[in-house]
Amino acid sequence: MTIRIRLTRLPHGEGLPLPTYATPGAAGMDVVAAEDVDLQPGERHAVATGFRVAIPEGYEIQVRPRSGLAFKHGITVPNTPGTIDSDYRGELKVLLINHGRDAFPIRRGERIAQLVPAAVTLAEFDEVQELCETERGAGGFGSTGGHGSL
Ligand SMILES: O=c1ccn([C@H]2C[C@H](O)[C@@H](COP(=O)(O)OP(=O)(O)OP(=O)(O)O)O2)c(=O)[nH]1
Ligand SMILES: [Mg+2]
Repeated sequence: MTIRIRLTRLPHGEGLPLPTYATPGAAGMDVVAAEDVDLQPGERHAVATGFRVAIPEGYEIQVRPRSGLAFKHGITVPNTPGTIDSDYRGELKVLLINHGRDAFPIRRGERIAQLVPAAVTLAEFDEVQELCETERGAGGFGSTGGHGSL
C-alpha cells in the first residue's frame, strides 16, 4: 500500500534528494542530512532534513535508525522510533546520538535514518473496577526466565 505525503522544501534543503527506498522491497525510505555535524561521543543532535511534511490524517511517520550506522559506528536514534504526527508542520528532524568511541562526521546529503509511514490506531480508555485474570498476571520484566534456551 502506498500513501501520498505532501512535502515542502526549506531553503537549506534545496538540491537534496527526497527520502526514497533504496531497493524495491525496502520498508524504510532513506532520509539524508541537510547539514554537516561532527557528533562527539555521547553527544545528541537534532539533524535537519530540510523539509516539512503534511502526513494524511490517520497516519504517522516513524523515524528509525539505520542498522549499518548503529553497528559500525554506534550512531542511532535515541527516541526510536521517532514519531512524526500528522498535524506537525515544522521541519522533520532526525535525532541522533553517538554511542561510539569516536567522533562521527555527518555530512550534508548522507543517509542518516529511515522513514516508515504507518497507520495510526486510536484508542480511548474505559476505566473499570476489575480486569480479567491471566496466567501471567502481574509478572513481567524477566518473570518467565533469563536469556537461556527455551
Ligand atoms: O524524531 C523526531 C521526533 C519528533 N519530531 C517532531 C514531529 C513530531 O510531531 C513532533 C513532536 O514529537 P513528539 O510527540 O515525539 O515529542 P514531544 O516531546 O511529545 O513534543 P510535543 O509536546 O511537541 O508533542 O516533533 C521530529 O521532527 N523528529
Ligand atoms: Mg508529543
